Amino acid sequence: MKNITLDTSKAVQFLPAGTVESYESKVKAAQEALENGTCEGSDFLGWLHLPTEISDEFLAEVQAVADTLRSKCEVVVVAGIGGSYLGARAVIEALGNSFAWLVNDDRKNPNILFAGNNIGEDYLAELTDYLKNKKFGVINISKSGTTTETALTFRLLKKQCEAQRGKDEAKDVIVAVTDARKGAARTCADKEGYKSFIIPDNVGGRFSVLTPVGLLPIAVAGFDIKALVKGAQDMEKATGTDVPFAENPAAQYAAVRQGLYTRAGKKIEIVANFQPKLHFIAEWWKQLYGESEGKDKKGIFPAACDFTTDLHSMGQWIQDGERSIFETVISVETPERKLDFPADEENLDGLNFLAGKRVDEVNKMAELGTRLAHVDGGVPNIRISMPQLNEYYLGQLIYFFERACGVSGLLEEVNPFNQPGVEAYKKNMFALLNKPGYEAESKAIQERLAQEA
Ligand SMILES: O=P(O)(O)OC[C@H]1O[C@H](O)[C@H](O)[C@@H](O)[C@@H]1O
Repeated sequence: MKNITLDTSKAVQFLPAGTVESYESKVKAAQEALENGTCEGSDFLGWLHLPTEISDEFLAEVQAVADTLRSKCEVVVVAGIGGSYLGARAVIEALGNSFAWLVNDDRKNPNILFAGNNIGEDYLAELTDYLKNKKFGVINISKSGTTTETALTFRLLKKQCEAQRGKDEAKDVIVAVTDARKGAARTCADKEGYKSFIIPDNVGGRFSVLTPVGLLPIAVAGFDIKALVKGAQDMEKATGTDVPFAENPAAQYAAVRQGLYTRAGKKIEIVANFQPKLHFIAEWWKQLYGESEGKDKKGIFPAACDFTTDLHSMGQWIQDGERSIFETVISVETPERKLDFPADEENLDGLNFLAGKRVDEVNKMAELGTRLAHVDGGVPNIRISMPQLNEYYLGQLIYFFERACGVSGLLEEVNPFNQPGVEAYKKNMFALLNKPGYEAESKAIQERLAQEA
């Protein structure tokens, strides 16, 4: 079995000689701190050996619940936000048919929809319209069990599901994934008798895709969670503390990006793909790195582009704008499908030079051409190559990014496992909405608004 590979040669050339090597001892210390639980945020290291701790029995339990939802639902709505949403969506969109909602009329797999990740009234109204007369189920995912976006959506969906299917049948198609004890989602699941899965205390939301948070929706969508976990297990071994620095892809990625940040002034990392199906992998990655590293007034800003699409909108900036960026390109070696470009006698479009080539050959030349151009333009380039877009390699990719994130955050000397900054908007929103318990904040914010008016 091949592995995903990392090529940092076109990034290292932008660094003073010896920069990457100079991180070796710090990376070793970071890896050991993760391993021994001696770093900051050590209460949240459950992800570190999660892949190898997942048993076949546990996967069978997740699969059984997924099979129930698959047999009883034509649509399953996954309600969740942030870490309770992005991992599942990333894998499902990477593996699914790009037109799933249009072509899925064989009912082999339920359509998976995502909600609870925004407060758009039109979005929710349109969703509830679409679900009318549909046999739908809900996976309600929230670690805290109190996140407003998800809770608000779940209340709407629960009521609709009960109204359409009756309370008894609704019980069989509503599943909760939440904390073992705390939060409204737990209280509701226990009271209503829903099947539920626990998000371990020591696994933070953005590191939770390999818990039922990600595994259950992915299995419901019809994808192979065993292969996903196997990929993660193999990458857990390939990035372990015992793997030498030069051979450890997570250690290398962490060192190179920290080198670019501190030694070359590259403040923004753009994760780019050449496959639109990878769009949500980058969204998941943005949360992983953004929440882990963006604190204490430090951190690489995680951005994302879909190529070649965004080469026609962001390409100018990347090629020629402020030289504060580097790129990490996720490349898929072989597509799952084959589409040859046809010859045309009249050649009115002038494209006969492409006749007989696979579409992917064109894409690969676009990728190579972009790499050369961007490197020439002063953009360091890291390349992650996946042999194929399947469960196994996505499992590898997920764990690779998680491990590198833990190491990179410790190199940056922050606590990579908290996210205190996220509370600020919530506090203001609750104060503005007069949430019980926020009386003092409500008063203060009203006074402030009056003064600013
Ligand atoms: O799973 P939940 O508790 O609903 O949290 C969902 C998300 O929202 C929070 O505000 C955090 O910043 C994220 O780290 C988290 O993944």
